[in-house]
Amino acid sequence: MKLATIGVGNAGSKLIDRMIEFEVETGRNLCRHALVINTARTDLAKPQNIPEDRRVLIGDTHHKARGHGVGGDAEIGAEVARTDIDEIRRVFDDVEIHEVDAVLVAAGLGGGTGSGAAPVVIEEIQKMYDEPVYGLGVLPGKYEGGRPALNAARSLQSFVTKVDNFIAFDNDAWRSRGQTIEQGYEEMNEELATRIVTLLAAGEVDESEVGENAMDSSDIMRTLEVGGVSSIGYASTELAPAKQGLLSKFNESDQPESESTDAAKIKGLVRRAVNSRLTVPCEISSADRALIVFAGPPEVISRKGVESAREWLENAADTVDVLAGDDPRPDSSTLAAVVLLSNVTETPRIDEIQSQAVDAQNKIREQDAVREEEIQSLITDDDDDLDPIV
Ligand SMILES: Nc1nc2c(ncn2[C@@H]2O[C@H](COP(=O)(O)OP(=O)(O)OP(=O)(O)O)[C@@H](O)[C@H]2O)c(=O)[nH]1
Repeated sequence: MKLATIGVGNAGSKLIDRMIEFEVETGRNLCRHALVINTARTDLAKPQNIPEDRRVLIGDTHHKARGHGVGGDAEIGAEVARTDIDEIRRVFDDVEIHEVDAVLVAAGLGGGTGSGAAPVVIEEIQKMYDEPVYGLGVLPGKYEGGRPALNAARSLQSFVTKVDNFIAFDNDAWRSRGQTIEQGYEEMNEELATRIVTLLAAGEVDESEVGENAMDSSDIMRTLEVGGVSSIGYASTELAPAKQGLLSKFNESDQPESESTDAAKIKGLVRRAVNSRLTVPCEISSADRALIVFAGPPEVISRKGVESAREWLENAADTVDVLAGDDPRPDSSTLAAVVLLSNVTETPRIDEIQSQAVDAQNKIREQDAVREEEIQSLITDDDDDLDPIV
């Protein structure tokens, strides 16, 4: 697939930057255009793979932003994006939209810029183009507290109703102990970039390498077109240095193994992808459609294995809509299986965020009411004898 990518806010921009890095490292060709949008000048300077003229600062004339971010306020995030929409449109105008299959908009949903500005940006792109728009959104960890949960729950509604599909990443599920927050984010961004790029870059191979089993971009788009929230699973295996063809490459031993062993390994890889940590934990059987991409040297991808892996996933996801195909990478030293579970409707973390958000909203309303009363009581004398000057 060929993408135009837009990172909104700090997390969104870092994710797009990391995707491009992974794409370059692995010789893929996915992000044809990249743009980052932020309300904080310092964060806008962070990406290393985004040209200067593709970085847009919004809200620098807004009295509550002024180039320093919106401090977690999603309403202001949305407001500054609306105010500066012409600037965003102008930069996006340079995108040769006929060169891409879709637009991907990434954001962290817990902050003010990503959660507030990204839905405004999505709306604008949809007015300008007919291409599908996909969302890539990071759900805040529970430990971050009520405000990020409230931003995320509200922004999720805007995202999911607007985009053609929303791929979720759950910071809670990917948090590891004994790391600083920044180290944790770096690792998470790498894991997410690996999954997204391995999945979406399939179908962009050199014409000469296209085999009949190659995944096509239209298969990926078909799987995503059902809308809703999606999750991605991933597993990979290192291949032994190429010796004499297929079996010796898969197994380190020189003993040739039977085709059924190779098939079992392919199926095992897919089971591992689905049963290990998904980008957002979910009930697999609640998926509407699913798709498997095998990225690696074509000669190690056993057809029998692909077929039995596909059948296994059809049962596990309880859907007849499971596609499987290859992303041939002849020189790769790994074989990866990436599984897209599209429109999963049972994701406990989203329920949790919603209830944390409702609690936070109630608390904020109560505090607002109490604060007003307390200020009044503080500035009013006991018998209310005094009047203000103006
Ligand atoms: N996975 C991941 N999550 C991140 C990263 N940085 C921030 N987050 C998450 O994204 C949320 C939003 O943070 P930012 O992206 O910094 O916020 P913003 O959208 O720029 O908005 P403001 O800072 O309020 O202007 C946080 O609450 C975290 O949950 C990152 O590098 N990786």
